[in-house]
Order: sequence, then structure tokens, then C-alpha cells
Amino acid sequence: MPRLLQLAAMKKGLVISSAILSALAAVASFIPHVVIYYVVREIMNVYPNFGTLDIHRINLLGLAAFGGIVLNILLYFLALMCSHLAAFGTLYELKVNFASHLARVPLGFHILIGSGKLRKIMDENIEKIEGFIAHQLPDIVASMVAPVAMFVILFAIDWRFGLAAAFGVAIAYFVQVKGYGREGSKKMMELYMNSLEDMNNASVEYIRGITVVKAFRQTVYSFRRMHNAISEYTKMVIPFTLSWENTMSAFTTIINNIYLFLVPVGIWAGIRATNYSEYAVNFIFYLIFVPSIATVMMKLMYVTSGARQIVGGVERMDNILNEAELPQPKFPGTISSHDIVFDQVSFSYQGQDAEALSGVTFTANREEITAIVGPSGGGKSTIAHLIPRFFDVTEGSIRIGGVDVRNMRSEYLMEKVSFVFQDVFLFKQSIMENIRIGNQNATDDQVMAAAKAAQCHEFILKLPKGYDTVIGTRGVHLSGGEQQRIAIARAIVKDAPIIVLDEATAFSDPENEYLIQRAFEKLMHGKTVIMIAHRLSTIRSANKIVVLDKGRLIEEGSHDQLLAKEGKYYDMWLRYTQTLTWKINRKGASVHV
Ligand SMILES: Nc1ncnc2c1ncn2[C@@H]1O[C@H](COP(=O)(O)OP(=O)(O)OP(=O)(O)O)[C@@H](O)[C@H]1O
Repeated sequence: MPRLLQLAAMKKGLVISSAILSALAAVASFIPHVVIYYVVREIMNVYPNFGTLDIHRINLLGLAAFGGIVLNILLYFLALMCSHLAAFGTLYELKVNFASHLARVPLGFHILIGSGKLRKIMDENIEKIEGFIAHQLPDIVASMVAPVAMFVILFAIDWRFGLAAAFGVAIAYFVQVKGYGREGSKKMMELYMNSLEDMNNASVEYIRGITVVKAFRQTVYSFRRMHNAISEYTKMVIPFTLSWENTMSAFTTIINNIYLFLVPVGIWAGIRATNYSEYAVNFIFYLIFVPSIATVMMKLMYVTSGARQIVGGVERMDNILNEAELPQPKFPGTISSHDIVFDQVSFSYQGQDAEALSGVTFTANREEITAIVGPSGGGKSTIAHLIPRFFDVTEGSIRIGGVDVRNMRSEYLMEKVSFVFQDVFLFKQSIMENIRIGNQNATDDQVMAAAKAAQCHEFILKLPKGYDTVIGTRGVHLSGGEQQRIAIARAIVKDAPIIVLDEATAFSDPENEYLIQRAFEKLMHGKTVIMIAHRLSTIRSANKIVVLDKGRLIEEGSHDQLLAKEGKYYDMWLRYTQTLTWKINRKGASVHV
């Protein structure tokens, strides 16, 4: 809660104005109640000669009650206006801070946390904070001021009746606090929240993976995680609800029946009364007034429990904001050449004991192609991720042109390296803008030249609006290969001296693969290239091949040198060439030719 208030204080003036206006609105909401007291008094004063009732005075009182209602609405409206202005301002600042922080943390952080989770934190949790400032904060203030105003009225008119009502409220709260304080109640609440979150996560996973679920003919019953989460929740929720049965029933019964405390005191006060007219006015007023106690107290309860839910979201946001930024060098270096040296590089992913890379040493010579191959999990992608500092090495160093990558400013390093990864992200913008992301200063002609070199030009011209076609609009769908070629066009237009290609051709059909290969040739010309490939055919012409296995470099050399060694690469090559010569016979069985 203090952190929530700290966030709200980003727009202090507006938040304070909203709180004051909301408090005044809460006080104004009792004006009609006070008016009722005076109306009852007027009536009792003339009892039983109602004909002598001062109608003009009654009308004035009615107007005052109406004025109270209008004032309450007006003040609350102004309070909400201030709180909304504060909330939008805070939301804007939080989102900008969050986004710029995300740009400063190591890129690897995004790989580890996943875009779905970040989107949830950015959209849902930060927006919940906006909801808190815009609505809940003024409501909390009003809900806290209202009981105070209520008790002032209760005690001001006849303290004995006030005391009776307050006693009822105290008992209701005592019952509830006891319920919260019950042994195991906190633990149960925690288990309930966890179980609910688990079920929500499993549902999201189920829906996101619905195509896989359907393709493999799974149902919610066979999709274990979801099924288990629902069963767990069901097992949890019934005892959880039942555990509150007595406490909540007692609380609501008491708070809705404050009469039970008022009536005996009323009878006792009636017996002792000397001025019956005064006694009757007061007692009637209290009988009319006490139902609003339940409304005021219930609102207070719901408003505070709503705020408790947001606290979890704020914690999640703070965890991201506390994530360390990528350290920047005090005295950044500049490079003179573009060879890349891995010097005794070891690296483990956060929370993993095993090393993804252990003491890897090799040089990717400038303007040459260095291919990284090896079995799955060998550490190939990790190599690609360490060059642009998605993560920093645990031991050893990576140097470009003699300068440790940790001694380069992030922007400088990013200028020097282009990536073509398997997952291509296209923005919902025109194709022209999507390619220009590689280089914001590129002219239209340069973008088109890059698209031609990346073998994109022809298919782009066939799109409804050519280069101005917005990706993601109705009917505009690019195949996996076409998306990859757009990514290559981006890299061509960026024209960085170092290129990192990660499994870029994995999804391609022969036609696409041919086009992609041609695009690559244009992209790689005269650059230092690190190519991570599964298909050995694509790397045969590489100047150097580095073979990784279980995070260790086991072989290094040209294709012919490695074949001559008859080691791991030789085995991989043999298996690869064998698969090429497998054919499917007519009956569906495979034969070796
Ligand atoms: N984000 C991660 N968190 C924890 N461990 C990881 C992460 N990414 C990779 N690893 C582990 O690091 C090791 C090397 O993985 P890496 O992805 O670099 O291998 P790879 O050779 O590229 O595999 P593949 O060919 O299957 O893509 C593996 O043991 C893998 O389980």
C-alpha cells in the first residue's frame, strides 16, 4: 500500500485535490440524513396538529436535502476528474519509465521472461494502478471519511443511541478480524490465490496452444496441466468458501441489523425520558439512519480488499523495474577491424548449474563466414546471443576488433552487428517501414534496393498496395520464407559489418530456400558472418566451421579439413548425406538408394 501511494504521489497536487474533494463529497452525502432529522423534528413539534406544519420550512429543508445530493454528485465528479487526470499522467509516466527501462536491461532478459508476461505486466498491472488512482483512491478516501462523518452524526444527536450503534459495528468487525486471524486462514488465503493464479495461467496456456491441442486431439481432460489446475482449484475453493461461511454470515447479519443493539437502548431511554417529543424525534431518526451504516461499512470492506489485489501487480512491476540494467563502460572503446574472438568463454543461464558454454575459444576472421554446428543443445544459439550482449559471459571474454564487447556502448555495438533470427517480428506498419527499421535514414530507393537484393521485390509488388501495404491488415499474409526475406532486407539496409544468422533457413521449402540463399549471398558479401545452421549443406562453403558439443568446442576447421579428421563433424556429415539419399518407396516404406 505505501508503494501504491508513492506511485500515486507522482501527481501529488491532483491526487490531494481529488482526496479532499472526495472527502467533502462523502460529508455532503450525509446532508439528506441530517435534513431528515430536522424534518422529523418539525413533524413531532406539531404532533398531532399536522395542519399547523410550516410547509415553507419543510420545502426549504427538502431543497437543502436536494442541494446536498447535488453537492455530493458535483464534488465527487470533480474528485474523479482530478483523480483521472492524475491517473492518466501516472500511467503515461509509468509506461514510459517501464519501456525505457526495458530498453536498458540486457536483451537476454526478454528471452528469459517472455513477451507474454511482459505484456501482461505492462498492460494489465500498470493499468490496474491507473484504475486504483482513478477510482479506488477517491473511493477509499470517501469510504474512510464516511464512517467518521457517520459516527459524528450518531454521537452528536444522542450519544446513547450512537454508542449502541457503534457497539454493533464493533462486534461485527471483531467477528471479521477474528475470522482473518484464525489459525491457517492466512495460509488458506495464500493457497487459494496461488491455486486461482495457477488455473488462470493454465487456461491462458491452453488457449494459446489450442492449435497444438487440437492437432494432437487433446481435450481439456487429457491436457494434464489444465485439468490438474481445475481439479486443484475445485478442491481448494469449496473448503475455502466454507471456511468463511460462519464469519461472513455473522458479519453481514450483524452489520445489517444494528437495530438489534438500538432497540433495547431505545426502550431503556424511553422509560427514562422526560421530554418525550425530543426522545421520539431522536429515536425515529436513528431507526431511519442505521440502515446506511451497513452500506458505508460494506463499501469500506470491498474498497480495501480491491486495493489488496493491486498490491501483487505493483510487486510484479517493481520486480521488472528493479532488474539490473546492462552495465555501460566508463571509457568506451572503438574498434578498428571486425574479427570476433571468443577467448575461454564460459556461460551459464540464470538459475542453471550446468554451463551452456565451457571454455570456448575460437576466432571468426573478418570478412569470412564462420559456421557453428553441433547437436541440439550444444550451445550454438548461446554463441549468437553472447556477441551482442543479450547476456554477459560468466568467464573469459568476447572481443570484436580487439575490444571486449563489455567495453563498448550498447548503441555502438548494435550498430556493428545485424541479426537474422528464425523468429521474425513484423510490425503492423507498411512493408517500407518494416524494412526501414534496419536503418531509419534509408531512402525509399535504398529500401527498395535492399528488398531487391533480399529477393523480396517481386512478391512485394504483387501485394495490394506494394511497398505501402500494411502487414497484418485483412488478407495480407506473408509466408514464413517471405517474412525471413523481409528480415534479410532489414539487415541489408542496416549494412552492419558483422552479421549473425541463427537457423534462418529452417522453415523453408526448396523454392524459398533458393531465394533465401541468394538473399544471404548479397547480405554476407564482404562481412564478418557467424552462421548457426542445422543443415550442413548451407555451410559447406564456410571459411571455418566450429563444432560444439555439450557447450564445448570439439572441432574447428574447413569442411574438407574436418572430413579428413573423421571426427564428430565427419559423423554428422555422413548422417546428413545418408538422409539425403533416403527415398520413400510407393508403399510408404523408406529405402536407401
Ligand atoms: N533461456 C535458457 N535458460 C536456461 N537454459 C537455457 C536457455 N537457453 C538455452 N539453455 C540451455 O543451454 C544449453 C545450450 O542451448 P542452446 O540453445 O545454445 O543450444 P543449441 O545448440 O542452439 O540448440 P538447438 O540446436 O536445439 O537450438 C542447453 O543445455 C539449453 O538447455
